[in-house]
Amino acid sequence: MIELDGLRRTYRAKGRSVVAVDGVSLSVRAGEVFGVVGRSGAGKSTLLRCVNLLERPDEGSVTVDGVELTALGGARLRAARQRTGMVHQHFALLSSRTAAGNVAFALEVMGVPRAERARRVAELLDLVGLTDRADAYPAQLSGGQKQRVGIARALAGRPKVLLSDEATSALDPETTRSILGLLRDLNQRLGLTILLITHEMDVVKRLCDSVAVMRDGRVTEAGPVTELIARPGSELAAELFPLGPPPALPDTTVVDVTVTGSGSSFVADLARRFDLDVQIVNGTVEQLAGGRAGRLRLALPGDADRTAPAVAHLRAAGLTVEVPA
Ligand SMILES: Nc1ncnc2c1ncn2[C@@H]1O[C@H](COP(=O)(O)OP(=O)(O)OP(=O)(O)O)[C@@H](O)[C@H]1O
Repeated sequence: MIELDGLRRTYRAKGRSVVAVDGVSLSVRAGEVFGVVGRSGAGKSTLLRCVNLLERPDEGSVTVDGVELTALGGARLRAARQRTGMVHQHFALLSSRTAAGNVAFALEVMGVPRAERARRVAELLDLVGLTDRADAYPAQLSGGQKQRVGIARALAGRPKVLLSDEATSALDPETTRSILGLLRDLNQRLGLTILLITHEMDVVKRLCDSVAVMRDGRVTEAGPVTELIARPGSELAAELFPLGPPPALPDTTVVDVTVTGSGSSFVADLARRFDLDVQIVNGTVEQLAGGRAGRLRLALPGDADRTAPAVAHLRAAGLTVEVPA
């Protein structure tokens, strides 16, 4: 649905140049929720703005739903851009217009005839659960309600793709959950493809099917969440399921095991098969949007030589096992 190929965007300011996006290629499948994560300054916002060409990349191509946006200009680009909705961190609503007025404004800009506008506004507000607040002004709405208006407005052009720029980072945890629930619902009901940027791991856990991790303008790892965290050394695994520094335990081998997919009784199996008193030191396994996953830190009695057969057994069973440094 979204294909980014070799995107590069450099900013020049005061004689210095910063490569904000440095050769990024990504593929977002139709109907998935795809998250881009990374530290502040990694290039996430620049990348997102390149997807609807709010920012024109210096190099590379952007194709959305089979249309190469980077090959378009003028009216054709504006028309194509309407098919991609965008949700902003700080809502970006017109304070002088009501919730309904904000949504109507988007329709006006798109040239939707007046008679149809009222019907579409009602439909869109219903979609985001805000019918009863249609006549309220932004100052009279809570953060979550404002974001619902922002989402309704983003859906005005019946987009197949929604871009979300930190949509929940200005909201409290409970409101965040309700907005994430709404986005998941829209993704499923409308088949909407969502590309979002976030620094919140909770957003990845609750919403994302796939993720790309960015650092210094580049993508360091990308793929379906459960596949990605099962890769040895995955940065995403460490961010989603931090295990901290390993404990210094004498005559013990500490191993970190990544668990994905349906339940497995590998700890009990290990204890039985190798007659080991296995201890779970730390860890979590959770139901994520992309499937069940987690990491467990185990303490196995004995040095590396003694525990090698047990570790080999876990690896042979398809588990990712790492020995923390
Ligand atoms: N308009 C601009 N002019 C000059 N440099 C910019 C501009 N916008 C971004 N940058 C620089 O590009 C790099 C990437 O910024 P970007 O905002 O894309 O990162 P980010 O990952 O979204 O960060 P954050 O999470 O803090 O928003 C940073 O070094 C930033 O300072």
